[in-house]
Amino acid sequence: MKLSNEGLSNKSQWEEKGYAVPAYERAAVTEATKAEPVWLHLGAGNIFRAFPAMLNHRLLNEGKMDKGIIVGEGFDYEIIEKAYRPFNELSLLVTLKADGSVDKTVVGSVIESLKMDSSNEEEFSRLKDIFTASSLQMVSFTITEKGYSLVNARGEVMPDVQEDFKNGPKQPVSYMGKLTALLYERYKKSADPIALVSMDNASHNGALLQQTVTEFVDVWSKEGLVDDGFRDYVGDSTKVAFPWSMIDKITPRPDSDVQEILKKEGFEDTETIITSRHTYTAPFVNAEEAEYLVIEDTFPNGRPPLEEAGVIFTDRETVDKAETMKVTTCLNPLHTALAIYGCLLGHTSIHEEMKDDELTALIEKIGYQEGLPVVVDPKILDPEAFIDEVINVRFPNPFMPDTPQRIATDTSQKLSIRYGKTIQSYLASEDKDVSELTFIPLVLAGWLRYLMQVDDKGEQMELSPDPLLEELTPVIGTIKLGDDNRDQIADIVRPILSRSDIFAVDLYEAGLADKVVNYLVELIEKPGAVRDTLKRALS
Ligand SMILES: NC(=O)c1ccc[n+]([C@@H]2O[C@H](COP(=O)([O-])OP(=O)(O)OC[C@H]3O[C@@H](n4cnc5c(N)ncnc54)[C@H](O)[C@@H]3O)[C@@H](O)[C@H]2O)c1
Ligand SMILES: O=P(O)(O)OC[C@@H](O)[C@@H](O)[C@H](O)[C@H](O)CO
Repeated sequence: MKLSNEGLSNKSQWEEKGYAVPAYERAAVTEATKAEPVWLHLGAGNIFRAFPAMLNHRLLNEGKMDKGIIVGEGFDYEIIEKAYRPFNELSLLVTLKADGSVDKTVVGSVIESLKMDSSNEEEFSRLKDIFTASSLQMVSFTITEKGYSLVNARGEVMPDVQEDFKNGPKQPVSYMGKLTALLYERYKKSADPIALVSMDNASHNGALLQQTVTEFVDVWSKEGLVDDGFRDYVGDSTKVAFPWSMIDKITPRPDSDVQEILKKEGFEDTETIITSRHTYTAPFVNAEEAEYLVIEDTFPNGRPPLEEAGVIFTDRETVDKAETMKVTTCLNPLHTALAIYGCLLGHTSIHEEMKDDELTALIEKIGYQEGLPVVVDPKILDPEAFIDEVINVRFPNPFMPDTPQRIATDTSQKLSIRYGKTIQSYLASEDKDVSELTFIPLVLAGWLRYLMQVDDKGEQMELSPDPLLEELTPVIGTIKLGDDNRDQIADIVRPILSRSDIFAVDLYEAGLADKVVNYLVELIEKPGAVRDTLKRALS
């Protein structure tokens, strides 16, 4: 079974092996979409293939849509070259259910893939055509939290952004510069409305995207590099909307066990690819069954009927509460705790970690004891039921090949939303005191311990990529296992713990820094001290 238009022509061969194939005529969908594009997605990573592309696929199967998605990739062009185009943009979604059953679906909704590269005339002018189409209703994004940043780890405007600020929309090189330039094309052509929908795990993702685009527009307007009306167009929510969203579906990197199963069944395109920019991709994607997508319903040019595929459309306030519930309390903080301590304790699987008494106790304390009491109920999803499903069903799913190493990627970018929000809620609360927090400081101390690049056995440990590693590891590297001079350790970590860009608060001002330092001193005592500290803290 080959993943290509030709390979799919023999449908019965796939169906006999239990692979669901598109029920729609893909050539017709391709033609219709190219003529009148409706949905462009930027960020061709794993979650896109497993979730948004699958939603569109379902609606195509049911005859509720007749257009597919075009995907653009502006950061890692290898994904397009190696994981999309050789397979006619088809992908195989392997759904690994908690009861052990597996669904295999050939997803055909992505009908074109493009490199968002302004130096490539052919690719970029095709993107301009799509962006200027009146039919285009939404551009969605899964580009990671750091994708929205215009500054580097030191807070300096990145060189490619600086270049774009100076040169205007003609040949942009930065991600957000390219996006804003494409939006400018739409403004110049027709000023038709559009929705730009961030689907990343970032706090108030829509506002973040809006702020970043607006910064570009402001600079270009001020320098006279764009027409005056562009600023009004982007600032008018009836023209350009930035709906907020909450997205949830655990989508690990393509896994070697899944790869083997597929290979044995005769599926030929199982190669996994690690690009030079560290994206883990493949023609197939493996994900869990559970999925939640909540989107603010502001689409000034209309939108696909995604509610018919299970998406919840609501107001901004409810999205905010749902996102806060998931990203700051019921899932992602637990994930990051498992990532940090899992790496330190030598785990390579999330479901195996869920058999580790200390680690399950740790996430239960963080979730039920520290997070849940201050989280606001979004009503559309019940926080307690949600966290129960995460801890009892989703994380322990033995068929899900998720790893602490994947989740540890970019931890510095995630701590502020995953823990900082809860700390802020305690600081603002009348009936809660921040000194009640014990396990969140333990995770923050664990992160500093992780940055030492030495695991709990005392052996060298490779860290997952993170934009702050280069800056922070030399600082933390001056602390050695066995150091016991608390004052000296406190002096070393002080500049880090006071950074509200990392923790959302200055941990000294919040009154939590001493607790973090105390835990760190315990964690570095000797090999085995990470386990001992967890045992003591949780006893
Ligand atoms: N995988 C999941 O379980 C999951 C679930 C919910 C939400 N998300 C969100 O989706 C994001 C992507 O997850 P994924 O599974 O697709 O990851 P992935 O590693 O498969 O893909 C990452 C994507 O982001 C792009 N990217 C990376 N750095 C970028 C940068 N600096 N600028 C612009 N683009 C950049 C990559 O090119 C790629 O398209 C996550 O960071 C998270 O915010 C993921
Ligand atoms: O995708 P990230 O890097 O923001 O975070 C890693 C995981 O916590 C995340 O991908 C979860 O699997 C996801 O948020 C579940 O919906």
